[in-house]
Amino acid sequence: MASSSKAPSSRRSVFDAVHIRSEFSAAGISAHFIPLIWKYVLQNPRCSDLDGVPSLPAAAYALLRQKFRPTTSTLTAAADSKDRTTTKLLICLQNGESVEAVVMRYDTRLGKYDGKPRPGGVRSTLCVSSQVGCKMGCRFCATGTMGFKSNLSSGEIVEQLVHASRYSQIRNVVFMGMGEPMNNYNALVEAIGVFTGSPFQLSPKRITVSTVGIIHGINKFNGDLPKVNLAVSLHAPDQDIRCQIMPAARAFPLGKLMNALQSYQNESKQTIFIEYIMLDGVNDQEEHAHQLGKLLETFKAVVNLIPFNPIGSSSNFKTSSDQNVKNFQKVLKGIYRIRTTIRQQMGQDIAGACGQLVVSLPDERSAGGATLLSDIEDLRI
Ligand SMILES: C[S@@+](CC[C@H](N)C(=O)[O-])C[C@H]1O[C@@H](n2cnc3c(N)ncnc32)[C@H](O)[C@@H]1O
Ligand code: SF4
Repeated sequence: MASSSKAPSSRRSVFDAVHIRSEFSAAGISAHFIPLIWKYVLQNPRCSDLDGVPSLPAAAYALLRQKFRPTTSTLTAAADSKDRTTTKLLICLQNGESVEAVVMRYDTRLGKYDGKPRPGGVRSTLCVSSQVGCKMGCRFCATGTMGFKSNLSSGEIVEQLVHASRYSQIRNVVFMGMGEPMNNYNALVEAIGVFTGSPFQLSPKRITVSTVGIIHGINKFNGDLPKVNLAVSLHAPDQDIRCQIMPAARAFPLGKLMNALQSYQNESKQTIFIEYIMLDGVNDQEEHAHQLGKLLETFKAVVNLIPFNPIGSSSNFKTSSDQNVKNFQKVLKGIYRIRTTIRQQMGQDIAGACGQLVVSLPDERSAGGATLLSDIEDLRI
């Protein structure tokens, strides 16, 4: 879905935490009122003003009216996968660009969610975007084909959770949508600060930031975001293959990346999540599994093998056969004793799976196709 640029309004999102705190401070209003405002918007995500927030000082209402909006982005459309495990949200930003966020529902007892309503609701994971497009240009990624358009503000990142909360109770947040979060570092840190405070109260252990391997970001990560999970899109066990499929590997060479990860782990003691996309004939042979096993020998790591999700005619990649994926996993687990999981494919039919996000929704209005928002108000789970 194409988007046109338009001039942003001067009023900012109330979820731009640094901005609202500094405005409140300058006006002599206590910052402890801010979470009350956020709670109100979370409970009234379609409110158009903040006059209904209870029990604020009069000066706060005046300031909010003048300088802030409840949300600066708008949820414009959503698409449910046929199995109803996945909902892709299309969100229009204040500058006229659009991003996508994806809600994935799991049943903690059954594993993959079976699509049926549950008393008390189903806990979900929200995959958020941090940028419109991405400048890292990974060859297998649909977002990479768009190029970089703009950074999201911290408020726009948080607003994805506000919009998604209309459809599901969000328990986990992963920064695996559009964009490279470490290339929008300040907004990332600020947004996670909001997620982990009142009223969202997400545990940092339930937040995962996925990076292509931006070394200066990894070096700061533990200091700024302790306990938040770090996932690294490694995708190849040597520098040559990495450069072929990920141009960013030239700027962030594998040796230096592994050193940065080692320092991060020594300091944080956190497990590192290694993402490895399985590309037929490119990085999926037994020898690659051995190379990867050796590379990770000194780490406490979990490897997540990711079946390649097709991104249209712009790529010649094919996903590895099930047999190759299983063999790869067998080597890592059996010989190198590395915990290795295979990522469940969710939302492929709505192009809502990893790497398929390019701001588009399927055309059909049938089950599994795009649905205008007015049609899906009853789909809340
Ligand atoms: C879209 S990226 C966003 C986060 C960050 N920029 C990164 O690369 O880790 C999230 C994950 O999706 C993976 N991915 C990208 N394109 C994919 C595709 N076509 N199929 C499966 N996974 C893909 C990325 O490699 C990464 O592990
Ligand atoms: S995989 Fe991540 S870093 Fe690479 S182009 Fe896609 S969003 Fe950007």
